[in-house]
Amino acid sequence: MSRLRWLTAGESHGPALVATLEGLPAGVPITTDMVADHLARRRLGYGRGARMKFERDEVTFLGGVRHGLTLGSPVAVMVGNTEWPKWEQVMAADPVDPEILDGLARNAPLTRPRPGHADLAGMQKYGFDEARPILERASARETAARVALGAVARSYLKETTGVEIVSHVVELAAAKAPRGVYPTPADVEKLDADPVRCLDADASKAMVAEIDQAHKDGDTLGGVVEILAYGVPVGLGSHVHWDRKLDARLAGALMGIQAIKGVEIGDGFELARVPGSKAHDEIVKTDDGIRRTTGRSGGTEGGLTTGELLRVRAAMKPIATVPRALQTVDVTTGEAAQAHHQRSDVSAVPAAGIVAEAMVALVLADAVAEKFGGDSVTETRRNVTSYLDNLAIR
Ligand SMILES: Cc1cc2nc3c(=O)[nH]c(=O)nc-3n(C[C@H](O)[C@H](O)[C@H](O)COP(=O)(O)O)c2cc1C
Ligand SMILES: C=C(O[C@@H]1CC(C(=O)O)=C[C@@H](OP(=O)(O)O)[C@H]1O)C(=O)O
Repeated sequence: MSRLRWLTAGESHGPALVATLEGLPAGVPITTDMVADHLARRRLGYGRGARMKFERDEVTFLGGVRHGLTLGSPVAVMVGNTEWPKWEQVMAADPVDPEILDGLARNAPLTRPRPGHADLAGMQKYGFDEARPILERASARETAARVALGAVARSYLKETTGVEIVSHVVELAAAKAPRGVYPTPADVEKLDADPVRCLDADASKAMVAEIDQAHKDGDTLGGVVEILAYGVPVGLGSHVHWDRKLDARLAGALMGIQAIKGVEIGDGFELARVPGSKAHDEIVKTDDGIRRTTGRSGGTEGGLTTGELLRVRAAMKPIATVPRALQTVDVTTGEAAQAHHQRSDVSAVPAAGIVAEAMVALVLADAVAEKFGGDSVTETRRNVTSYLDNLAIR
């Protein structure tokens, strides 16, 4: 069963996000620069809002790392919100003089819950009369903490198994990249340089045009990202129980990202539309050992990895804070009103891809730690090599 545990804490406009990751062995290389690189990738993408331009992510390790290597103890990382000084009074942990708060227009109670956000159901459930206490935690700012932990998980995967993870945007509203073209780890720089993280030049242009049009229309957009994991060994996860199945674990982790509404493993929903003779990956003997002729299953069968390319897709709904504000109810008066809108992304699909990479890295790292154990990276690597060298069927 799971060997890693991870948690995040922190509000969108609080002083910082913090995250812990427990269960990794000693000796995983990790530096603040490595984390900062992935956080910088998460901030990229055409269509993101003003906050991405003026805020920085400040990374500090608070525990579990020394001289660039994990110690085997829980890793604790803090991502500072440089927006904090502007929000210090509004978000103070201790009570603040009401006169100071009254002077802050920003603290006007958010009583017009935004459709598509956790605002209304959260207020009802937690007993708040305004949305701030809900939206602060529901906000996708929290994904910075996941990406920070994902950076640690990726380094662990690379050191122990050689697994590398890439994502790209395959759909943005109506614009689509051709199916069946998969970027590799060698393409990451090119992907990061593209405004929408799509290597197909025509599709990328069409996606940018969609965002420009939505921006003009006061609207927002969603899309689909595809995540590819190269070098995944056969046998991660298990067929024996629902919560050990790797496909289920991937789907849960991806669905847990803000605004993700659908997950496909391999050809996913497409497989429901074709006969069995065209839905599965036939098994053949090659010079390279026993292989699959196609990758329709996305690299898992029966909840186990097959050793082929792991491929998952996640669908993101359009950003919920729509500039052309949606209809709602002011909960103080009960009157019809327009939902709150200050600033917001038009589309954050490329960023969601980076968050999805982090979630896939965490799930795979957990499955590797579970299968191969080890208290040092050297020990884990030895276990991986011994397993692969001794596979009876290959
Ligand atoms: C990277 C990323 C950035 C996001 N940026 C925004 C944003 O600027 N405005 C917004 O309304 N929603 C944004 N969202 C989506 C909301 O946080 C999310 O839809 C909301 O919390 C409701 O959760 P649910 O869609 O999972 O039900 C973003 C999501 C992600 C993954
Ligand atoms: C801060 C981030 O994303 C935020 C996610 C978000 C939301 O509602 O999810 C709303 C926006 O924040 P604000 O309401 O402060 O403008 C985004 O900028 C980030 O990704 O680092």
